[in-house]
Amino acid sequence: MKVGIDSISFSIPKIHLPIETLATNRGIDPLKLIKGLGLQKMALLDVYQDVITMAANAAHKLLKNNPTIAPKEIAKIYVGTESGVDSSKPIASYVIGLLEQIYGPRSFKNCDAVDHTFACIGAVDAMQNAIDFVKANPTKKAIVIATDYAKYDLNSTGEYTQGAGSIALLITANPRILAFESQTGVATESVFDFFKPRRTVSKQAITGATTNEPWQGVLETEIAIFKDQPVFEGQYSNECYIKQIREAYQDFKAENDLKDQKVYKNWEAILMHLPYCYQGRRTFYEIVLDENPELVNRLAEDAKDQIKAFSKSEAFMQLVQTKIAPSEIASGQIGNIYTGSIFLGLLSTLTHFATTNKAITGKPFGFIAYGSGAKSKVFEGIVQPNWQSALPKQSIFDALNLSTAISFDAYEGLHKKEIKTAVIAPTNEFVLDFIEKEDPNLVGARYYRFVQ
Ligand SMILES: CC(C)(COP(=O)([O-])OP(=O)([O-])OC[C@H]1O[C@@H](n2cnc3c(N)ncnc32)[C@H](O)[C@@H]1OP(=O)([O-])[O-])[C@@H](O)C(=O)NCCC(=O)NCCSC(=O)C[C@@](C)(O)CC(=O)[O-]
Repeated sequence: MKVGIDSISFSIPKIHLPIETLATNRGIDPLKLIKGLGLQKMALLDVYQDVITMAANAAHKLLKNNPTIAPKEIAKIYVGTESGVDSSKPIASYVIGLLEQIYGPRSFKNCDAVDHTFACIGAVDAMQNAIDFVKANPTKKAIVIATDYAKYDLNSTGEYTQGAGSIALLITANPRILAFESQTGVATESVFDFFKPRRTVSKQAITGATTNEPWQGVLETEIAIFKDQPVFEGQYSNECYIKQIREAYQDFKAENDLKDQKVYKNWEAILMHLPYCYQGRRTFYEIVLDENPELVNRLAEDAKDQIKAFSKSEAFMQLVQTKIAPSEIASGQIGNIYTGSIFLGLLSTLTHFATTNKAITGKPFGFIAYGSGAKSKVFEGIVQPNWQSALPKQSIFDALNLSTAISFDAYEGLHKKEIKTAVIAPTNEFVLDFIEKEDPNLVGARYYRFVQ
């Protein structure tokens, strides 16, 4: 029996900062970001949006696009995220609460709900668990939601890769879009390339301490600020990414008895985790070279130069244009959305192929997922005959064309949480209403409502 993605939807912010505006204000050559990393825009959350509103909006759109499915048919809502707002209450439970505002009280009362966290790969884990569940219970359905806000420190090397968005997938038997049949290749290693330790920033200095008697100091008040931004090392994170994807790719071949085949050659499209638009094309040549060792002598003194030359070669660029570039179209206009990035690449590819009338039914798509910390998974999905009928009613490209550019000052104001009024008024969507606060810095329950 085939199990996989039956339907897909998305929720993305309505405002963005043009990458050129960021580059100019930061003194970076815009061509480095545009031509070097493929960046065009950074999608940004408005004041009433967060990872929960995006998740609920994506799930609501998924259900609206599938009006014959009743809430009670959804046995599981699994969320993949690394932007949790609480160490105990999962985003999945918030999503159920929000959906019940539309579909009626307790309409999801028998639905199992949980979050999956492993940096950017959490939604792939969520999807694979949902697939295993549906394989064992073919009459049941699951919704998987990837939702994240990729926020980095101002002036950091991550700043220009920021983005936000949510992707929702309906997982069923006999899916319309993709069926997953092969074994998954995995590579895992504990590293600190990118992580989000709980950090409290004390704004109040210790008082009463002197150089001679530092022990006399009293910490008057500690103001706890949990930062959304990660601790990371950019170039090291790239090394970890490359190491794990190469190992997971080899494991995929071993798990599926494909040791003698260059499997990427069969893949019609390659969907990689894209922390920024060109990460796929800036790393996949390593796998091509592993498969074709005659192209470069990795032990030679000038191995680095040989590898660089291959990465810019016409042969490799042709592969990029046919198999990787379709997944980059949406990424360049949104930025990193962490757990959703690989599925945004899938949506971008399918939308591009639908627009260009490409015959892809029955063809395999290769998935190369990565989550910092670190883990990579490589697996394959086969395109199903009715894939076009299951795409969102409003295409991702049309939604992106409607996005509004904001000024650099507005961007910094939103980043520092200094702006309190909506940049674009909400319509037909869930919004964050208010957060209970015991004092200005300690947050409590979060309240949401649907705005017509
Ligand atoms: C990704 C990095 C490290 C990039 O770091 P960087 O220092 O901004 O850029 P770079 O030096 O690596 O590359 C710049 C490129 O621009 C080119 N360039 C230069 N000037 C020009 C010009 N004038 N005209 C045209 N091209 C130009 C230059 O030649 C080069 O291209 P290449 O030749 O190497 O292909 C940085 O943005 C960063 O720190 N990002 C945050 C971390 C990150 O995204 N890491 C990626 C791997 S880890 C991951 O994917 C997991 C993650 C982050 O999503 C989190 C999770 O799992 O939860």
